[in-house]
Amino acid sequence: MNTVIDAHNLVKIYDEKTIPVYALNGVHLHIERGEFTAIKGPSGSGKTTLLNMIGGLDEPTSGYVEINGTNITKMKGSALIDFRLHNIGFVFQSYNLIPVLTAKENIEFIMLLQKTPTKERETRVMELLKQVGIADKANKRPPELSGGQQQRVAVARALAPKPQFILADEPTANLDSVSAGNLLDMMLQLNKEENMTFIFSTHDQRVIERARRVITLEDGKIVKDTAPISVMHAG
Ligand SMILES: Nc1ncnc2c1ncn2[C@@H]1O[C@H](COP(=O)(O)OP(=O)(O)OP(=O)(O)O)[C@@H](O)[C@H]1O
Repeated sequence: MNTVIDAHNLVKIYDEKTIPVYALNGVHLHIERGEFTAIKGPSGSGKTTLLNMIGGLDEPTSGYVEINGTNITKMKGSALIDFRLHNIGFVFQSYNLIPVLTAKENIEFIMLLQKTPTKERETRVMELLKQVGIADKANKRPPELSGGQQQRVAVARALAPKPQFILADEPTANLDSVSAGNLLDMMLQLNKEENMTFIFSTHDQRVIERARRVITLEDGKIVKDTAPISVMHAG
């Protein structure tokens, strides 16, 4: 067993002083290395809030999150930013690429922040461009790329610092079905070949069908959690 994420009794209340909204209401979550897990649930069920807590983008009202044994919930300022930079890869619905930079430069960006030596950076960027299947688009800027290609750049950027896991908030929401299917195949391949851990929030049935574990949220609670295939087959 190799635990990557351990979230303990997460509660998130918005607007606590006026009309409180319980976005998360006692969530326990345990993610092992190599999982390919989808978090689904109706709109407003707390999916984005949960990803934000796991990713250290927001603080829970109570409860805590451990990443690889490190409690990130009380981390502040530059320590938290630095931890995120090295340990967590983010992929968003709207790609969030820097439009004036090329695909290669977008992928390099975090490594520049991390002060990765030039030669190592160059090698890693080319390897990543190949892994996500867009080596021929290295010098194109986001407006010159399709949605699927932009999301591949976003996945490569997220993978660049060799994070502990990738968090993807509705990664296929803006893609047509062919591009979404291809993107998922690519991520599944990374999961199998590199044992990269992926956690998605999604409404997309195509993502849910390919996931090996599906967690269902309703009103800020986990109401269903299918076991990973490896666990179901064990014994
Ligand atoms: N910043 C905020 N301030 C106040 N309430 C919020 C805030 N963010 C989320 N909420 C509320 O918390 C609840 C959970 O929202 P969340 O965005 O996590 O749901 P979701 O499952 O991701 O929804 P969707 O599928 O529509 O993206 C909702 O009732 C939402 O209105």
